[in-house]
Amino acid sequence: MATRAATTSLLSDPPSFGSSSRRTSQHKTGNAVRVFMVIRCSASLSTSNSFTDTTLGLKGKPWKIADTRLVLEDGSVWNAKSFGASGTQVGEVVFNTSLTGYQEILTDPSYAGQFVLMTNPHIGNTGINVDDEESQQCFLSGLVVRSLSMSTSNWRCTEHLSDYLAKRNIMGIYDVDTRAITRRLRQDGSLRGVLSTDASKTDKDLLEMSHNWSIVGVDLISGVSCSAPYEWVDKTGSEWEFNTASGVGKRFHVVAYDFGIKHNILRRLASAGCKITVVPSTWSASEALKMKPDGVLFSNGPGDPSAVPYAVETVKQIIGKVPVFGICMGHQLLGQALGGKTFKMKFGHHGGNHPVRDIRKNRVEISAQNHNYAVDPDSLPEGAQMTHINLNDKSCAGLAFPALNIMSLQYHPEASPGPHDSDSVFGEFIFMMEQAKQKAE
Ligand SMILES: NC(=O)CC[C@H](N)C(=O)O
Repeated sequence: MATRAATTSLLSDPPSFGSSSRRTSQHKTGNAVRVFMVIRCSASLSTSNSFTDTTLGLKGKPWKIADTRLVLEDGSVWNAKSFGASGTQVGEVVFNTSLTGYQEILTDPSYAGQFVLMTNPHIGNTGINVDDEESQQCFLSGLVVRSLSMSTSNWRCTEHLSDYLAKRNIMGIYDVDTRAITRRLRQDGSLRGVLSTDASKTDKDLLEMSHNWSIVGVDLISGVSCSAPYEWVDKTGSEWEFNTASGVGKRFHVVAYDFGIKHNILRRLASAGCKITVVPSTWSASEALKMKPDGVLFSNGPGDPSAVPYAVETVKQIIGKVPVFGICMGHQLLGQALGGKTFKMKFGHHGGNHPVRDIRKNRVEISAQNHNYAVDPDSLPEGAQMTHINLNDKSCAGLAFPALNIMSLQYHPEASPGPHDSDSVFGEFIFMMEQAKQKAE
């Protein structure tokens, strides 16, 4: 049975960051003036992009009342306020601990099928800009935030987050206790949920929708991959370049499988001197090898890695022929192609603060991560090595099979958003391609 949000467990949670006065004020007429002043004040502090849009429903009233429900599969109902698109959407709720970079997160295709809940309580203050897109589209199911900034203030900002999501038909909610939801996800694991602005649907309808939907065993890659091969040339812009991945002066041809590839992987490879051909997820191994690549990259991508056996088959046919590098989904597909198994984690890793140890160098990197599945290192055959370990839960964060020129990471060396500690791995891939080329000559 669906229950209202104010359950015993929620009441026993500590209060969210800075939320109590504002939350109380939604219910007390006496405090309404105070809310009005906070909103006005934040808009007037904006240097450039005062938020005057009406998509938040502020038109004609100084505040907005809850008009959306997030119903989780455990029966809890979270009242919230909508921004971006309206409607009804089902997905899996995951929490992301990144402090910055919501635009890169929104455009990371690996989030297809998921609601991203940002644990950082204040989102939207830098707006949206033209540079920080990680793909052409937003594929995620929706965005959940504690406090949505009414104004934007950033020199690159061209649009408010709310308008951006509305144009892309992505639902967002705010003024919901993201901390309490995160604690629930940490305790019970990832949960399916339904977000709805449709008042005609009962809580029970929405709960049923969540129960009838599944992300496990579904091929989400085919919905996000490109439809035809293309060349990628853009490098990291000179003002952002930090130059740790610079190449060895030679130009290597990399065929990059697009399972939902993030643009920054391509930018980092281009900055390291590679010529890059991006191919769709269904591109055959023989066609890829005909392109005479010096190396093949298997990209990140959404969903369950065991739901895409055709991609594992392609990986199997390529390994051992040219050096390969797998990132996140690519790493999981490589694990399976080598005969290993992947499994679903309790709530995964999503954020820019995950400590990982490079076992070979005995060096700790703070990494950007976004995954719900992992490779079971014990299932891997002889010859495979675990090269990186996640220091939070000791899960496998990287693999190598030196005899076959294979390297892979479970996390995101391209960051975007996140720290740059792992960027040198692109240089390692270049080095591997160079060694293989020298051997062949
Ligand atoms: N970023 C990714 O490639 C995600 C991989 C996979 N979809 C997972 O959730 O584990």
